Amino acid sequence: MSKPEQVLSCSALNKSYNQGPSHVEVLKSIDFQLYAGERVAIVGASGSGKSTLLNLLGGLDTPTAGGVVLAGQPLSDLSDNERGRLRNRHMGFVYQFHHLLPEFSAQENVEIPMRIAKLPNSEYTQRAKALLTQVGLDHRCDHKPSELSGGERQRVAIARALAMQPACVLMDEPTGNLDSDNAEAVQALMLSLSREHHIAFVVVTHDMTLANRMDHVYLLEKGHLRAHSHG
Ligand SMILES: Nc1ncnc2c1ncn2[C@@H]1O[C@H](COP(=O)(O)OP(=O)(O)OP(=O)(O)O)[C@@H](O)[C@H]1O
Repeated sequence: MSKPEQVLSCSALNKSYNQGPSHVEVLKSIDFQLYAGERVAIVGASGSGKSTLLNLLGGLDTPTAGGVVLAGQPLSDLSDNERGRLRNRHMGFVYQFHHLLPEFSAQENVEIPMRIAKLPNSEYTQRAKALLTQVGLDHRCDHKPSELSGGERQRVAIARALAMQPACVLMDEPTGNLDSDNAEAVQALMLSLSREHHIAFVVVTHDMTLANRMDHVYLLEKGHLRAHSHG
């Protein structure tokens, strides 16, 4: 059997902050590999560095030492523009609060990454519609975020994250702002889309129900990342 393709990795990743006389080492020499289609949860106490790690993996922040490789490219070798393009092509993001653009419709929000990538008009229009249909919102394409429910907004955010058919999607508490019924629906949707599109997920969460639905759970504690058993 051929080796699964590695989509995202980091090695000897360190992130430290100097605050006055104190030096805080949030992440200490973290090694991590994510393979195509693999779903991973990162859990840990508040302040353990989960969002810091996710931001480094997503190229939104720079490490103090060590490096991140996305789709075979070390992020540190790239200019800001090149890094932005690589991220738009290979990575989707979903946050606790959807971060949809308020003045645009659901359809337009899903189209944004594809417009940035300069896909042809006919292709991005059609693909955005198909994704909104997949997340059960074909009847809400023209609604602005303020005209959608919390669960619906999060489903639009997921559709937008999948628009470029990325190799991986990074999620920070994707269901943290939803009631339990909506959280359940969004989690089920995330898993079925990941299977269907063979997309890898890294999910940062406090929710062990969500974490346990992933293939692997890692615990971030005292700056170290280690495998954590399900359950
Ligand atoms: N810019 C900064 N300067 C100094 N310290 C920072 C900075 N950003 C984050 N930290 C510290 O890094 C640590 C990790 O923060 P981070 O937000 O990654 O934690 P987290 O595990 O995601 O927490 P939570 O679950 O509460 O969201 C915290 O102790 C925080 O105070």
